[in-house]
Amino acid sequence: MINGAMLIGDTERQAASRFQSHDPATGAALEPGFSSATAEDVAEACALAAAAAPGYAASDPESRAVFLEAIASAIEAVGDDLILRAMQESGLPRARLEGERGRTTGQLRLFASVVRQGDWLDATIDPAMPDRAPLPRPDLRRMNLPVGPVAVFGASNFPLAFSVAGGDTASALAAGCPVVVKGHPAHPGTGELVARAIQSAVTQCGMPAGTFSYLPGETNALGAALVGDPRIKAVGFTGSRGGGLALVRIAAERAEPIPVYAEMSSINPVILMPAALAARGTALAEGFVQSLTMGAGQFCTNPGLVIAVGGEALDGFVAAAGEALARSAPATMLSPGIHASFEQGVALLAQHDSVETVARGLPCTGENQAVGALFQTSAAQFLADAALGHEVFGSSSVIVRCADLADVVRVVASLEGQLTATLQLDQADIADARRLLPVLADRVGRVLANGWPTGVEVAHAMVHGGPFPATSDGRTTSVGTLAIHRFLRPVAFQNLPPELLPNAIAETNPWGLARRIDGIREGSPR
Ligand SMILES: NC(=O)C1=CN([C@@H]2O[C@H](COP(=O)(O)OP(=O)(O)OC[C@H]3O[C@@H](n4cnc5c(N)ncnc54)[C@H](OP(=O)(O)O)[C@@H]3O)[C@@H](O)[C@H]2O)C=CC1
Ligand SMILES: O=C(O)CCC(=O)C(=O)O
Repeated sequence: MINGAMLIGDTERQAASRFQSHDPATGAALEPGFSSATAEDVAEACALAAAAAPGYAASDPESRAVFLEAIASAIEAVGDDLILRAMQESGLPRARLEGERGRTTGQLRLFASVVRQGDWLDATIDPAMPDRAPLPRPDLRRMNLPVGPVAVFGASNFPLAFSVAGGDTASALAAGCPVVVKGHPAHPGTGELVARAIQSAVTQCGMPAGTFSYLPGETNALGAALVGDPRIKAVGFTGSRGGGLALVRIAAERAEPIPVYAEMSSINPVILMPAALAARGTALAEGFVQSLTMGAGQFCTNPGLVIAVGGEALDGFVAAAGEALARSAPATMLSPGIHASFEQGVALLAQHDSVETVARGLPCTGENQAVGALFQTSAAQFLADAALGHEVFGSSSVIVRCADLADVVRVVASLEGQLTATLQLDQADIADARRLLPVLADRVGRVLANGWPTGVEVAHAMVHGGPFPATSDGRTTSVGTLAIHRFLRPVAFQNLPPELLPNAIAETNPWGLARRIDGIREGSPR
């Protein structure tokens, strides 16, 4: 059921002020109207979250894992209504949204397994050395504790996997932090269905009521009030650079500054190495255009920059990519605002004196549609104007023609921080790639070979992060199990009586954790 309510703890409430979502394919307003949460609602949700924090933090790993699994099952139980509403509100096709739902529930279940396994606690014990000379060593025991209530901003481009029950929420709940979500205003109905699923899991699992709240709204003031609330201790965000930086500023100016984990903008360079380009330029062009146009290009991992040494092989790639793009169908974008900013970015490139338009996709047939755009320029021109390296969110990409490999290195080294860099390479390219690799790794969170950057695997070894402006904190990730560490902090306990020690670091090890004792991981060879 969708009725436009805010879900605050275990209650639901309607606000007087309302807003509506729209079908981006037709522009039609969708029923019902949604509550616009106010600063008072933020304060109430945050007070409940703060009240819930100690009890939720104290939940044992098994109960917390069962809770995460219950959320996944409750989302599945919403059934096709969830997919239909998300299709209406986002313009994304059924298959994509079904895949995204699987990613969302799989992510929750993966975090449940992480919580049970217990490595995230990083339980570490340095036993006392009472006889050590000249000074005895105290008994020291360290473990990770949740940071407290976390604010999560739903993303426009992933109504499920990066929204109400997305990676930020899953990792914060796994860490033991209550979550207050500010839903994305483009898909409030989808958000409400998922929020109701989480709320029902909270009740079913007997977690404290304030463990989760959902605040719909469409004003910057709502997000600002949430990040500014003194009870919020960290923030997860995926969206624009402007939005992310605004939240970083608000968080830094609080009486108690807090971390904001914002994933913002990236153009994801693809480097076509000479042997690969010569051997399989046409196949590369087709794979590239598929990745570029998937989901109307609305991925932060979209390949927005191609870098290669100029010559016949690159000419062949450009021609093949141009032909493939010219056959690509227009696709509905998520919202009129996102469409307008795509159009503006493409127009800037198309009108730029140093940029040539290689191809455009098939013309629009409806509202808010992206028509793919492919451009090329030289390395010298790219290096001369930083604007050519700005993200155009959607299916737009720039090919940079270099004089030689040294030029390729210069272009890569000039880039801002990125989520990904892709190397298309064959065996004969290995020596050159070895020189390029440290330059790439310095700029990005993930280097991949012979694939395409879109479609991030949710896994233990994944890094979906990178230096600024890809994110506001390049030391971590928003996808994969490492994301849980954003919402934890280490605490050391020195010489505590055994009766006071938390289970994770108690002498009896009741949770059976593999702990690090005197520097050696239990169970590992000495
Ligand atoms: N690289 C990436 O991963 C992505 C980039 N984008 C980029 O973002 C553009 C706009 O898309 P959108 O997804 O709406 O992203 P925004 O960054 O505009 O908005 C995301 C969320 O942040 C909130 N927000 C934005 N600015 C502020 C602010 N100054 N103070 C408080 N809250 C704020 C919004 O609230 P409200 O709208 O209610 O004010 C919304 O809930 C796209 O055109 C694209 O360029 C979008 C998605 C992903
Ligand atoms: O490519 C993906 O699967 C994830 C992309 C992403 O994180 C984003 O677009 O915000």
